[in-house]
Amino acid sequence: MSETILKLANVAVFQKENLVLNDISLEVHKGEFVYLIGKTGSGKSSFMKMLYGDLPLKQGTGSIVDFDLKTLKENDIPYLRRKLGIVFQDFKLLPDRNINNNLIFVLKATGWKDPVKMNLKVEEVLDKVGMKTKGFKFPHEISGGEQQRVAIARALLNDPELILADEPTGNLDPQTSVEVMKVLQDINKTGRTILMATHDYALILKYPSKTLKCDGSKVFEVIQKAV
Ligand SMILES: Nc1ncnc2c1ncn2[C@@H]1O[C@H](COP(=O)(O)OP(=O)(O)OP(=O)(O)O)[C@@H](O)[C@H]1O
Repeated sequence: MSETILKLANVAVFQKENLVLNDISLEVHKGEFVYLIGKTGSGKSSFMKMLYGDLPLKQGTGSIVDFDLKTLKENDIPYLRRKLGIVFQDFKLLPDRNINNNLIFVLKATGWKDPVKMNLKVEEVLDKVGMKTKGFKFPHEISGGEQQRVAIARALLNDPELILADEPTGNLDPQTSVEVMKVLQDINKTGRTILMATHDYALILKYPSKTLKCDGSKVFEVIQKAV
């Protein structure tokens, strides 16, 4: 039996008092690559936010990487996020420091102390995304695709059990999107679980995988048809 990384039962997602998604029951297992699709405003980002503790789970039950979303306290959120790697559409790199120092900043913030170990870790994750030689550059000195690869490297720093990527290719051209997608696929092949919200149907066709759809306040699995 494969390990369950995410399990939701009868979950509703609210933005303030507005119901965005309702009656969600699903499981994601270790090693899966799962897409989350749906029209603008259908609730993909709200769903992701609930998973990383940015929106409370008010209705239903849910567990993610061994955290109970229902009983999650404010103080638990940093610990939950250490077990998740979160990647956003807009990279969110700190503009005032180079790539290496962007990553060191995160390591220090999550309790790392030994400079030698930190440097080795930074090198390791940058190598995984093909950016090992560019650590000295500032975010504005690299392309959008490279910035997103660095953001993926940053998400890998604490060896997350689950990577949540919210429209990671949303700001990238089609070719660069494929390059970033290849990085995510490689990371998935090493056994890491990935949940990726996307609008990009071309990518889904190119890299078919389990797909969940947000529609009409529901989330359900869709079967991809061969084209
Ligand atoms: N901070 C907020 N406060 C109140 N309502 C919000 C907030 N953020 C989103 N919503 C509402 O929640 C619903 C779902 O939005 P959400 O951003 O989750 O959709 P999405 O599928 O991620 O869309 P997109 O693809 O455009 O990012 C929308 O009706 C939106 O207006």
